[in-house]
Amino acid sequence: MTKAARPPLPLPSTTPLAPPDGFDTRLAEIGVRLDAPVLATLGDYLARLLAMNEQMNLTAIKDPSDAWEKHALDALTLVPLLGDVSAGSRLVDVGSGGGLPGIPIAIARPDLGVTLVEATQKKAAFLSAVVDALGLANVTVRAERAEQLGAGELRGVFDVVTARAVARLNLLVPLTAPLAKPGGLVLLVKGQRAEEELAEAKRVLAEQGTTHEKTVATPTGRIVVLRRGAGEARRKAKR
Ligand SMILES: C[S@@+](CC[C@H](N)C(=O)[O-])C[C@H]1O[C@@H](n2cnc3c(N)ncnc32)[C@H](O)[C@@H]1O
Repeated sequence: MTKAARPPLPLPSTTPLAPPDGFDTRLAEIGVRLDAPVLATLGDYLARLLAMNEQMNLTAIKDPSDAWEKHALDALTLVPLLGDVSAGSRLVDVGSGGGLPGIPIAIARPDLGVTLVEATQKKAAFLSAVVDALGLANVTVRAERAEQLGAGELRGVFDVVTARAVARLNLLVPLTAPLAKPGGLVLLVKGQRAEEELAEAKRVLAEQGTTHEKTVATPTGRIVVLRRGAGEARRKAKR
């Protein structure tokens, strides 16, 4: 069934989750400050994610306090890396699943245009429904495979590409890097094995015209920071 033919997905009714005690401190530790209405929208999103998770497989996390730490906080560890990304820039989250890390980023940075790419139609239908319910005017959902978008209309258009828990780096870089503009950032949320995966992906990084700028340790994992080089611009000009 195509996206257009799929009927709107009804969301279960929910009460927004309140942040656990000390969440402000956890945010301050990663250099993020969110006002109460923004935190309320984040709690609304988490409640809807956990409620829908009872009907479809969106996340292994079921406990609300874990959802704040392992989903909201983990996603928001990307926000300090977007300090130089100006209003109006475009960010794409590849393999967004239930909306992570893309939706918390879109809530924290409403000045960015955020595209969520998710290949599984049912999950993409949830994403469209939750984006509507939360009134996130800056978010677009694409129910397609990232490699198709990266080989077509969305090649090289994004200032920032994010992904979490989609694949090992040697498979993930070819899915994400083609979507980035020359000079664009590719931020990949990884765990303790980031360095091992980077070593394995060395050749792929070069083939994709990306350089590894740094790996940032966060309270919830590691973020591999890649930058798409100007070499891609030269390759594009030759085509
Ligand atoms: C393990 S889930 C992670 C979801 C989310 N990023 C998170 O951290 O909770 C991986 C998701 O990536 C999606 N996915 C895998 N390969 C993809 C591709 N080539 N294009 C778009 N989505 C893809 C899957 O459908 C799945 O929803």
